[in-house]
Amino acid sequence: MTDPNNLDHGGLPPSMDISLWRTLDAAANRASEGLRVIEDFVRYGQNDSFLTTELKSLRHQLDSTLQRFDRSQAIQSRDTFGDVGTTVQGKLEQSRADWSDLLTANFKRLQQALRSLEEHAKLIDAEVAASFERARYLTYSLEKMVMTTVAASGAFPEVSIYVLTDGRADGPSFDTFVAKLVEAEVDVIQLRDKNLDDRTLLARAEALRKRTAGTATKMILNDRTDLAKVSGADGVHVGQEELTVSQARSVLGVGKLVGVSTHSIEQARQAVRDGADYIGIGPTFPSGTKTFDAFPGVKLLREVAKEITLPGFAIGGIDVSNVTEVAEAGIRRVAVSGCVTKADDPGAVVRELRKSLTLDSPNS
Ligand SMILES: Cc1ncc(COP(=O)(O)OP(=O)(O)O)c(N)n1
Ligand SMILES: Cc1nc(C(=O)O)sc1CCOP(=O)(O)O
Ligand SMILES: [Mg+2]
Repeated sequence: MTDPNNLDHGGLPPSMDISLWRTLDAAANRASEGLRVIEDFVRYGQNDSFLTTELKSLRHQLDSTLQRFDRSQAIQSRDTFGDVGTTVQGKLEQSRADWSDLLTANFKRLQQALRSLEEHAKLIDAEVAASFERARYLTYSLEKMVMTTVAASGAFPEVSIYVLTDGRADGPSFDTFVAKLVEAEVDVIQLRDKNLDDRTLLARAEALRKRTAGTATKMILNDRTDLAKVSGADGVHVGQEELTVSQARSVLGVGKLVGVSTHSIEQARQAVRDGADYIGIGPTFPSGTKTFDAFPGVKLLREVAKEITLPGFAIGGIDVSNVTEVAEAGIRRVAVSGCVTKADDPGAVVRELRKSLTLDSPNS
């Protein structure tokens, strides 16, 4: 399609030329406008530089495909006043119930426009049509990333305390301990026990479900998507070598949370692409709960804080003595184990952590 005046239109009558250009022009405008609305929301509304970059790269791909049309030909064919569609407008187009409605409407606009570009381009150039098709598929992934990120940001408070606990010495002491955490309004409790047999672990999970049901505290199971499903947990946490986000989600069903451990900025970006609901970021400091060879530390926290708005929980050796360093790196959600599970007064530690994360930090 290098010479727009000499196109093979598949034997279209000449009168079709102008209508084809009008269609392509209108669809190209619709696609670009829909994409801009989404990009503006993510950029200015969410301050999410990673998603902004992903959307920008789709815009560039779209622009380079559109450049293969002669825009002057398209503009010449434009007849806004003669467009019968400009006066046919549904009432619903003038109002949006919320951000989700706004984003959905603009993703749909973008996808429909790309489909129209693709189908009409097939009359002219199969390669260009295929490029529009690729762009449309990209929008499906972007829609998932954007919608999940924005919804997840609302699912976890801006300052959040997430506690990982094992099954404790026995059922009653586990129950007493988690009751204290719920009373202290911990945001998330993760059951993480690598030693209990399945039935005992399930019994602890069921006890945790009872304690957290009807409260603001979410219940997550570590590693065990199967037991998360059976116990009715709010979600599961998976590591880099475990089930993928989509595999865990296909077991748990929709409406459940899937969190992923990340140890580098690329893993954090991938978790967003995969549609995770939150990420663990660490290890931040040496931990008494788990041993590590390498520590991405506060440097990784800073990197994530700078570009990703999907909720991220700093993890690894965090306690009241160093939590301010986490806040200073721009992260106000922490996942802790030892400093709470070994404390005489777990509620007091939770309150201290929350206080430090709530105070204004100089670099955030
Ligand atoms: C919130 C949170 N972040 C990270 C982890 C670690 O998960 P993983 O890397 O799979 O290691 P194990 O916990 O399974 O040893 C976590 N559990 N929770
Ligand atoms: C289980 C786990 N995963 C980590 C990671 O970085 O992925 S750090 C960690 C241990 C968290 O316990 P504590 O607060 O006692 O150090
Ligand atoms: Mg794991």
